[in-house]
Amino acid sequence: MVKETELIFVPVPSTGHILVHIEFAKRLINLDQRIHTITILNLSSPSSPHASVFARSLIASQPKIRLHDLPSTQDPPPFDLYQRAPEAYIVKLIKKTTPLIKDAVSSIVESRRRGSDSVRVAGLVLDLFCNSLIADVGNELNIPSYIFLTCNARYLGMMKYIPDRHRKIASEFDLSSGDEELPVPGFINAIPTKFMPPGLFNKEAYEAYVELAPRFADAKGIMVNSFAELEPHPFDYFSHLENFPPVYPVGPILSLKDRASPNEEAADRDQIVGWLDDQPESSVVFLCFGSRGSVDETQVKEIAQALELVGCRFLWSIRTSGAAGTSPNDVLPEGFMGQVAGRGLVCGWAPQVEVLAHKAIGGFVSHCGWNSTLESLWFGVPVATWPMYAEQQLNAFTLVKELGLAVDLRMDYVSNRGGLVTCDEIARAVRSLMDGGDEKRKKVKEMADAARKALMDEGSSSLATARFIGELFEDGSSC
Ligand SMILES: O=c1ccn([C@@H]2O[C@H](COP(=O)(O)OP(=O)(O)O[C@H]3O[C@H](CO)[C@@H](O)[C@H](O)[C@H]3O)[C@@H](O)[C@H]2O)c(=O)[nH]1
Repeated sequence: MVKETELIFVPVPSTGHILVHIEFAKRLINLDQRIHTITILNLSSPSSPHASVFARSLIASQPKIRLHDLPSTQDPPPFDLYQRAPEAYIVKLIKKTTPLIKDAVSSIVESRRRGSDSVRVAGLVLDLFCNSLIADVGNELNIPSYIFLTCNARYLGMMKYIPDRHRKIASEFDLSSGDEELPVPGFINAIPTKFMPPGLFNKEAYEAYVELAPRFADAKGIMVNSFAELEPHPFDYFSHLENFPPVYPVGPILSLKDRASPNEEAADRDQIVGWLDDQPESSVVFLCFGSRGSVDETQVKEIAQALELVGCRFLWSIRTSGAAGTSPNDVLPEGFMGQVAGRGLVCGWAPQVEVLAHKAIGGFVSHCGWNSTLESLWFGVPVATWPMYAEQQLNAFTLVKELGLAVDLRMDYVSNRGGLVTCDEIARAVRSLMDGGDEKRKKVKEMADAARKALMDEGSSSLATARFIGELFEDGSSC
């Protein structure tokens, strides 16, 4: 009789993905003592050198979570593919690493078989980009495979839509029909083509999506890092869908504690928090664009001018696309720091969670990565949306058009091929965020309360997570 289980998680090696997988693992362990161990397979990738630093710091105090380092594949995809089409690079990297993943999973299953009778591997929990492992590892080793989606439920709607569209139009999306509206399931509104992820407009990345999208239907269940109160529409859609796995809204899963900073960009946390302590409540706008969001020097100048023009307090995490080793101060216009002395601070990597939690923060100019979005909602900080890559335009569309929770700064940034966002556009959005946002602020605070309730005992996400755990113990096919 199986009394305890082990789960094996396979996140893609990227900060935004690893952080949230580890937090989900912690949540499962805290919710049910029968989860004996969660092993996280730690893939290495040149595209995300910091991911392991984060992972190690986060599991340091978690004896039930093990990080299992995989060796690098001898034959990685060429790195220029990552720069051209990151989705295609990751899908290829996972394929090349599959034999190593399969060996690691087999050896864990074997060691459980040889060891105590009461612990069995009950499931693989796969990142969305790893879903080829459902067939290549899960089915081959007879282990049920689940997907943990680090994006939202509307993104899952998009993944449902892609195979249907591909049957009719077997080629990448076309920006020249950017205003054509698409009936993507889960969205309340039809969504203009131009807001779809940039990868869908690129032949190589599109092919990766076409491979990934139909495989969601093969999972035994899909856990989504969102919550029913935030996205009732898509969760309702999926709950009525036939021939599709159960979809569990388990979020918001947030990484709020024990986070390290990547060494070479370690910001002076004490200086940032100390400075925020001296600022009035809700007076500071925070600008930060995720783990990959960098801008060039011309764009830095537009942002700087906007901040001078608006005159509000700000904390700005700058990452530039210039030469490595460039410090934030090197790219600022001459005299800028003098102009804004006392009311502005710039840094490299920011302790984002502590910043958003600080009472001095009144607004967030964000790239709309899903983790950043959930963190801002959790702390009740309204956002101005400046999506930069991946599915962030969909998130911006969701926040602004579908949920009315954010101010639009430049929602079609990516489809404008990253064209310059002007000082005036930035200034308008920051003003609207900081001065005119009472209605939005109230709505965001209500959503913050709903997020907390979802995670309480009997809350919607706790109940959905319990249903998933229940399934692990009912299933007879675990190894
Ligand atoms: O200076 C910084 C920058 C980022 N972060 C943290 O890093 C994480 C960034 O995650 P996210 O906001 O999701 O952005 P990305 O790192 O860009 O995440 C990738 O993964 C997400 C989840 O799948 C997607 O929604 C994004 O579009 C995709 O780019 C967050 O927890 C931030 O708090 C910091 O602490 N300090």
